[in-house]
Amino acid sequence: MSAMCFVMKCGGSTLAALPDSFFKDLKGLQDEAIIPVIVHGGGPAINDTLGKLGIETEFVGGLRKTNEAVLDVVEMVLAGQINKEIVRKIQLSGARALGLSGVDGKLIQAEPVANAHEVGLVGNVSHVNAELIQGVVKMGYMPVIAPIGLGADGGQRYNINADTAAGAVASHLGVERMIVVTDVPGIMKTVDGEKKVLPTVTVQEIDEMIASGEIYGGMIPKVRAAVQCIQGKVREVIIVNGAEPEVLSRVIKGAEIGTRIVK
Ligand SMILES: Nc1ncnc2c1ncn2[C@@H]1O[C@H](COP(=O)(O)OP(=O)(O)O)[C@@H](O)[C@H]1O
Ligand SMILES: CC(=O)N[C@@H](CCC(=O)OP(=O)(O)O)C(=O)O
Repeated sequence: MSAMCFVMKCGGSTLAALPDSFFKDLKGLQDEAIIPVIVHGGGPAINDTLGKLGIETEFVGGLRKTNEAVLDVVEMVLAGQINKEIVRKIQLSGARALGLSGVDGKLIQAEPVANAHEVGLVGNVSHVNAELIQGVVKMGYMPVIAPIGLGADGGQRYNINADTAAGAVASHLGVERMIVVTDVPGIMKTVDGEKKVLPTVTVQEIDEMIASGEIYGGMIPKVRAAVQCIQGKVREVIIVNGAEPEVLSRVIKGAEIGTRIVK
């Protein structure tokens, strides 16, 4: 592919707060033929809508317990509301974007997670239609992907954690870099009573921090997805705060921001 691609995961924790300058930054990158392939979450918005509809929701090990009723809401909010909101914001910045869910063109093929008996219709990614993403990029559009997967039979939908989906898209595309945009400035650790952002962490340090409880909650699927994709072609995964000015272009140009997860 002539354009240089990277995968960007954008978390639900930060989406609404992303400043206009974040989208201008995306436009600047597209102008330089550096194309973000965007995978987004939307956990808080899903919670809101489930709450309004009076549907109970619960997380087991960071994954939403998902039945067909919950899945209807997840798909509606992610592939409808959030996906289109991101596409609109990107287009308002003057850039070109195309929204897709993992269902479209069988973009994300999924299989049930190992603990499906506990979490229900939650999937892991078994295949990504990388040619479709490359085709969209060739046409000059930034793909914006909602993490709904389709079973091998093409009928069953699965709810996929957005960090997991982003890591799988990065692996299958063979990009060098994944940038995870969230609401904290990186992976933090308390050193001598002071909270500090770690500039780099290795897989071993991640394992230790999960075991000690220093990495918990929503950070766990991020680091797990990062560890999985850096086993392949992905060279580094960078966790950054979306509120930092021009964060994406600065990371791409090698600035030391956030936390880099390396082999
Ligand atoms: N060591 C850590 N450093 C920074 N944040 C952490 C750490 N461990 C857990 N977290 C939590 O992870 C959260 C980010 O995950 P999450 O809320 O799921 O974001 P997103 O919606 O972007 O996926 C942070 O707001 C923070 O509460
Ligand atoms: C299986 C599972 O938990 N899916 C997530 C998908 C959205 C997501 O991951 O959104 P964030 O990135 O904002 O957390 C969910 O239902 O909330």
